Amino acid sequence: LLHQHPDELPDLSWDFVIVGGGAAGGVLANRLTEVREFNVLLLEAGPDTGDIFNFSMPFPVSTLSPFTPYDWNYTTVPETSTNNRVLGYPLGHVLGGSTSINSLLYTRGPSDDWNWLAEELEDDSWSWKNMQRFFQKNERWVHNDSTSGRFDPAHHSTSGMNFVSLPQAPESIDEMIIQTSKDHPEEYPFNVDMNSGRPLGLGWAQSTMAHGRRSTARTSYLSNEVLARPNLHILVNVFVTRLAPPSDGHTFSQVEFAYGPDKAHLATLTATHDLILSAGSINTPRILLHSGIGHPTTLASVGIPQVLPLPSVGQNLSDHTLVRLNFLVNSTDTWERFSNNQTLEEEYVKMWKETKQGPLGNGVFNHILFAKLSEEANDSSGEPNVEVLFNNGILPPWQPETGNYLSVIPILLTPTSRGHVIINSTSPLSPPLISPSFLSTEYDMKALRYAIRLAIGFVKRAPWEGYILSPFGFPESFMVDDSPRPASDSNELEADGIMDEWVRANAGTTAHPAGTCALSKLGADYGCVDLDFRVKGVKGVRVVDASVFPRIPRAHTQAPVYVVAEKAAEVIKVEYGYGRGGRAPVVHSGVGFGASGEEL
Ligand SMILES: Cc1cc2nc3c(=O)[nH]c(=O)nc-3n(C[C@H](O)[C@H](O)[C@H](O)COP(=O)(O)OP(=O)(O)OC[C@H]3O[C@@H](n4cnc5c(N)ncnc54)[C@H](O)[C@@H]3O)c2cc1C
Repeated sequence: LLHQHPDELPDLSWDFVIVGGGAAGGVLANRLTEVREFNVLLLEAGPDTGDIFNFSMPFPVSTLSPFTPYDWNYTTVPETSTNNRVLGYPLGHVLGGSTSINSLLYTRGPSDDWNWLAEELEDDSWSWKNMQRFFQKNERWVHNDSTSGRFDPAHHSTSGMNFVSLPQAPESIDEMIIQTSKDHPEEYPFNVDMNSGRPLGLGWAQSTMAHGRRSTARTSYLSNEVLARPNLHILVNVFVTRLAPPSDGHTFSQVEFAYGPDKAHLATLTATHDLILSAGSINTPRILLHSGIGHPTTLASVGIPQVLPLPSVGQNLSDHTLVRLNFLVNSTDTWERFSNNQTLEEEYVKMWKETKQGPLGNGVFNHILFAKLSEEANDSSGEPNVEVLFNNGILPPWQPETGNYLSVIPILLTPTSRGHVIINSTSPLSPPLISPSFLSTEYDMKALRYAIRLAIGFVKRAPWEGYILSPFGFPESFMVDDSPRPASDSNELEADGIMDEWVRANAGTTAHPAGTCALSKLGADYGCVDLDFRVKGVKGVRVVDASVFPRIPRAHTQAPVYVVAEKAAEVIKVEYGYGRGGRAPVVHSGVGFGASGEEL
């Protein structure tokens, strides 16, 4: 049941209070309320936008953030590694969280990442093989044509919660992309299914959408059908400020939140079982720090009484950094044909409303190229270091008023830079200080440089001849010097220097923050939560969201977060006697949409 105001709540005490209704919070709210005996309250800072059409139309991702009411509107602190620029740092501020505003790509990461995690945590339940059942619970694959050669049905589940599908509409650049792979199979091998655990190569993108609509935590785990459960209550537009100080010094049971105009009113609620923080990699540490859980020096410098010294809170911030390489192209068949033509755009909106088809019923990526740094290319472990994405135009509203464009996006997947999130005020309403420290190591710079040259080399191949007219917004010299390699002689160092300067002036975020409240095994010298997702050293609080990854997955992060939350839900249910091996009175169907595929 969805509430807009705290006065509407039937109770002040709940079995579970979940903070944040995004990817992780959505899964937990759903799975825990499958047990009729559990009463669950989900607190979400943003609004519910279930009925606003932009939130179900896949294409207009770039109109949902940054700097909208559905974004936290955070910015980073200026950092020398990115030329002291203040970068926008989008994060969903809406029921569904970042899944409601994201770019839909569905990537599970290489099997090695999960196997590494299992080793690091000394717990085999995290291995690729053992995580498969959670991927199955999450994914609802909808493409039926297994002869298309664009995916391998062996790797997909049709019974999970989030629709996942291949591109819904062709783009004029598709053929050139595929032909480049066909012409150069050694450099860009075609990968029929990049979600097999072996993502290396070029393949058709899989996205959380189907039937011309986005599939988000709001439309799946928190569908209207799920919202009707009597044991699930969701309160939107409330900002959780902190966990109330525990009376015995270490057992947390109350959460404080602000609401109303200017968030001027404060209230508290109780969780008798667990308070679960699923506020995401930036806001979860923000709440913990304001609750006195964090690095003693940070807490002391701000003047927040320490409840628990936990130095890793907010540290180890990891994210994938990217740049956009835009090219002016010799075509009129790019997104600019409608993004710069209001009449045609309106026609496409109408088409989408009536049929859910057309260019607006598709996401913004039809292909992904995953690649390794060349000196490691002989390693056949299937682990990419970099990624390249392709847009058939400059994402609206940033397109110039004239011209047609191609946008190629190199991304660094294995950053060694680590940043942090801290606070600098006793007021929980003050925004946190976000330091992603992008490109602050030599390796990161080298790897992104490699990805840029890989991307430019790709679009200089024969299929693109006559298509690319000129670089738009980056130096012409990048076009000459396009052989991906690590720096070795002085000529290259000069070219590298020019590229690095441009990169530092242009790099931004993929909005994949992770790692700020990491899982770690017993006795580890880092980390915040134990393998049951409990904050180490206190009782009553768990963390389940993107912050728990000790190392950022080589993937767009929504699928990894969904499955981690599926795993956490199971851990919690089992602990309270339900699910695997315990009682099994699971009363509500997990599925939140009808057979027609209609959501909301
Ligand atoms: C613009 C953008 C594009 C992206 N593109 C992709 C993509 O294409 N593919 C992909 O796999 N991933 C993508 N991601 C990342 C992916 O969506 C996230 O990794 C994932 O949603 C993280 O899940 P989470 O549960 O940790 O946090 P979120 O989904 O962000 O959920 C956190 C929730 O907590 C709420 N909250 C936070 N603080 C408070 C508070 N104090 N009180 C109450 N509520 C609070 C927030 O409003 C939010 O609803 C993208 C993200 C963004 C922002």
